Amino acid sequence: MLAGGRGSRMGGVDKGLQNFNGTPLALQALLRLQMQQGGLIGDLMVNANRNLSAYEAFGSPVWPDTLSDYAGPLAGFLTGLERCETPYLLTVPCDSPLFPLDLAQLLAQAFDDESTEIAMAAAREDDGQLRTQPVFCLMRVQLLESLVAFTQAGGRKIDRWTDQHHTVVVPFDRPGDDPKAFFNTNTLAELHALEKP
Ligand SMILES: Nc1nc2c(ncn2[C@@H]2O[C@H](COP(=O)(O)OP(=O)(O)OP(=O)(O)O)[C@@H](O)[C@H]2O)c(=O)[nH]1
Ligand SMILES: [Mg+2]
Repeated sequence: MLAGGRGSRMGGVDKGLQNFNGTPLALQALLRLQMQQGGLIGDLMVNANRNLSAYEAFGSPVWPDTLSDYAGPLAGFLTGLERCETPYLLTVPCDSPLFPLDLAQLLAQAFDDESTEIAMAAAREDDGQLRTQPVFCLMRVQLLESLVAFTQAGGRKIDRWTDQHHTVVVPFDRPGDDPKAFFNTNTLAELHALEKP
């Protein structure tokens, strides 16, 4: 669970520690991972760069970025792959508190094809366009070496890296899907607007 950002659009606060319906965003994301259908989630971990003891209180291991200076979400992928003890790593951001409860299950189906290396979610946005949601990825841990090389060469964009691998885009665009499932709260106004009335 990625909570390592600057939160600059939220005024520089530690976004994962901001409350959403009374629960810190990061804890909300961890609970949602535990609630995933199919029991597919093994170990949880938190990637954060500030207030580490506050994150530790949520009960999962906390790892700061190994890359310095807030290198972006891909630094979180790298940290996750370095620490991952299971064959697959699922990444979710801390700021999309309503992500689907069948996220892991649907992404995992993409690996029925043995050549799949990464499964990336896609969802329809407010403007009606189906767009990839690059921070929601399920990937093989063998990709660590590739990501080390990519980031050491200065690569920072998730799509640039995933394009180097067999990436399957998985649409969450079925009838009945919550249109707000992948909404990410970048400002306090967006966070409060997404809360229950
Ligand atoms: N590990 C790590 N995660 C990051 C970094 N930057 C962003 N993220 C995470 O990537 C996800 C999406 O990032 P943004 O929505 O841009 O979050 P942010 O960088 O905290 O916010 P802004 O500064 O307003 O862009 C969030 O889960 C962030 O915590 C980083 O430098 N390191
Ligand atoms: Mg965001």
